[in-house]
Amino acid sequence: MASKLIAPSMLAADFGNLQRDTEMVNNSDADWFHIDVMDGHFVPNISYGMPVIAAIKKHATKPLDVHLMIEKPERYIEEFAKVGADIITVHHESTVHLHRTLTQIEDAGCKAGVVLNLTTPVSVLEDILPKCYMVLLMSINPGFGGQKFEDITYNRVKKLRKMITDQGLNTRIEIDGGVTNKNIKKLVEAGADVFVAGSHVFKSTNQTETIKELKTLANS
Ligand SMILES: O=C(CO)[C@H](O)[C@H](O)COP(=O)(O)O
Repeated sequence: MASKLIAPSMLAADFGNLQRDTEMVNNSDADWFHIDVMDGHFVPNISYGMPVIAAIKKHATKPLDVHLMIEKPERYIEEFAKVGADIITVHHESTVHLHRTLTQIEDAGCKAGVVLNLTTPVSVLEDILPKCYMVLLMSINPGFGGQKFEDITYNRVKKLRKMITDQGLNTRIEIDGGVTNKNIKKLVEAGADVFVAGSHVFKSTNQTETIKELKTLANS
């Protein structure tokens, strides 16, 4: 299988030192920037939007993985692509015509993925899987960083990996919420291959070393 990727969540970065934290990720073993967009409707929190993403993009040397936690994301796909998104993921629960929204993301020049909330059955993805570059499984209730990882995620990853394999695909599975050096290996064993880590990275004393440890654990 392809190498396992680490995507530090910029939600946990120091917004007063965004360029510094962006350069830390550039100079680390991380693979992508994970960018959480929250609208205060789909999730009970507001994070940031296009101007902040553009500011990160100005300094980033790695792809931007933009996770839209917003209602009706189809209203803004082209704008997120314009400010530098490379991958855009939308929640199954937030858009009525999912196939159309993924096509819109592809047409905007980005890789398209679907996100499932913590207890949305993975079976809802059966028919859309061939169109997904990636599926993001939430391992917390979305909206806030620093929450505890929910153990039901392991079984969800296994079920989804089986669906992907049964369809002859190699879709990536990304995990978001409470990822640490304690659970990353078990998630890899279950079949996940992209790991978002916010608090675990940015609250650590040596962020570069923390990313390196996650990358090594995921790929060992
Ligand atoms: O999508 C998110 C919140 O909805 C964040 O990406 C997620 O919480 C990561 O943060 P942490 O690693 O601190 O749990």
